[in-house]
Amino acid sequence: MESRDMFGNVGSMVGSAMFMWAMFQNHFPQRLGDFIGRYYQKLVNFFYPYIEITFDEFTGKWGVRSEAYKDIQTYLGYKSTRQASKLKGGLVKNSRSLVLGIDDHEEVVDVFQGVQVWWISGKQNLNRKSISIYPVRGQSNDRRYYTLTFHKRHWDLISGPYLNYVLREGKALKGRNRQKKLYTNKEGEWNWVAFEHPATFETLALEPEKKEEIMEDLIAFSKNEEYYRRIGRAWKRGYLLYGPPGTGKSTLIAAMANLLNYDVYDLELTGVENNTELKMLLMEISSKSIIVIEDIDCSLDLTGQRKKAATYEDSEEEEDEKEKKGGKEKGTKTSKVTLSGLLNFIDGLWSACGGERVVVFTTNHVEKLDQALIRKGRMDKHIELSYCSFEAFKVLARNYLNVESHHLFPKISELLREVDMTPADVAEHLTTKTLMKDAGICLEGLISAIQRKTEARLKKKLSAKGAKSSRKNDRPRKGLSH
Ligand SMILES: Nc1ncnc2c1ncn2[C@@H]1O[C@H](COP(=O)(O)OP(=O)(O)OP(=O)(O)O)[C@@H](O)[C@H]1O
Ligand SMILES: [Mg+2]
Repeated sequence: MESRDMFGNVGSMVGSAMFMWAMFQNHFPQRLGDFIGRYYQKLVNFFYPYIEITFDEFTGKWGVRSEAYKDIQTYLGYKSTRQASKLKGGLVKNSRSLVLGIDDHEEVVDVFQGVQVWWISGKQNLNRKSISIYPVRGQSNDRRYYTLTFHKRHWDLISGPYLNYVLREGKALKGRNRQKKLYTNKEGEWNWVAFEHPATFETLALEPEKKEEIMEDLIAFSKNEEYYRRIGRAWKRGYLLYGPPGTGKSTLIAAMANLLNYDVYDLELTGVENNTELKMLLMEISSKSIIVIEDIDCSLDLTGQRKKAATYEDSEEEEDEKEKKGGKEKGTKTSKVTLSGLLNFIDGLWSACGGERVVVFTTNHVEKLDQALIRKGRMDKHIELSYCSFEAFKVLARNYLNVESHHLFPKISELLREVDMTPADVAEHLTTKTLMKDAGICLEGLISAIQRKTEARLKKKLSAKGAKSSRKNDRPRKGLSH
């Protein structure tokens, strides 16, 4: 093994000598100072033939947490288990492994293709007293960094293949160990909780072909970094999920996150002050994530005049939905985020930082959305989630009642064709009755619920028709009013 100590001592002697030179430098003519400076560097390079690369935790003047730093941290945490004397531990939930990181000023030695390198975790107190005009978020007064040291003759190997290997391994380890997180934005920052939604594609009530198609699309996306690079597109994919309330849009997002093992960033647009804040939030989103904007039609006044026009023509169903949602559409529009800001967020230049991201919009009213927002290429896949089909019902029956077939199934199949019942409604009936433990009673309960719904609907239609015709009769006829 190589040792850097000898070089370190010689280096520091040379350093002290040159410090003296530096002290006197001001008293020498400029050209002599330059001359000495050049030879000083040569002397240091001769006695200290090592290169040091520093990776800071935060980068840029806005202090965005560096992806590279995070990957190195994970990699070193794994490597250091047997080396560093002080380790920082943290237990990842639902994972059997303890995740370790090296403590400040600890050194880890790594060997790559027979070449030795040294990593040191550093911390420097910045003693920041001044107030910055740029918001430095999530940072303490300490500057944390990792320094990689290696012999300069290995520059090509270490700066290329080795560093790529470290970042790749760090990412992979993170994927294996990590607990998925559910982020939400508040006052310009992301806060998170552990993501524990149990929905999977198996439990999702959806036609099997549709399910298959979505899963294939997601898996192809997650495995095709190279393809995206080749065609010159940012590695991201947009999904628009639309359909009535209770048809499984949010559930599908949870199933997507569980399938891909991605974090979920639930972006509340109304809580974002302006386009700049939106950009800042975007910059902090890590790769392997699903960015979700729920109810995009209600989030902001992104739909302009079209939205206002639509409110006069709300159908009977839409009125019902609004009631059900309990005023989901109220209390919005305090944000100054614009449509162009949002489009930039989805596929502007900034959106390419990080990569491996899925953007999902959900809406109950796809027809109200601005076409620019959902055009193909921006939202690559438009998926309709609709009322419960018989195929979807069978998944729910299996989930909730553990039955694959039943003599009441044909009856339910027939009824579901006649009435619009959301999977949420169906699930509700199966849930409450499950306590009785008898599938037959549950299914009969569901049948009578569907029948009640059909009758209520019929009654409502009839009374609406009656009211309309009586209004017509009451209205004074043209030409007969005098
Ligand atoms: N397709 C489905 N598969 C399985 N469960 C479903 C499905 N649709 C709805 N559910 C059940 O109904 C509940 C509500 O569904 P979910 O929140 O996903 O609907 P949504 O389409 O997002 O509704 P909204 O438009 O109101 O946000 C879920 O908790 C889930 O139990
Ligand atoms: Mg939802």
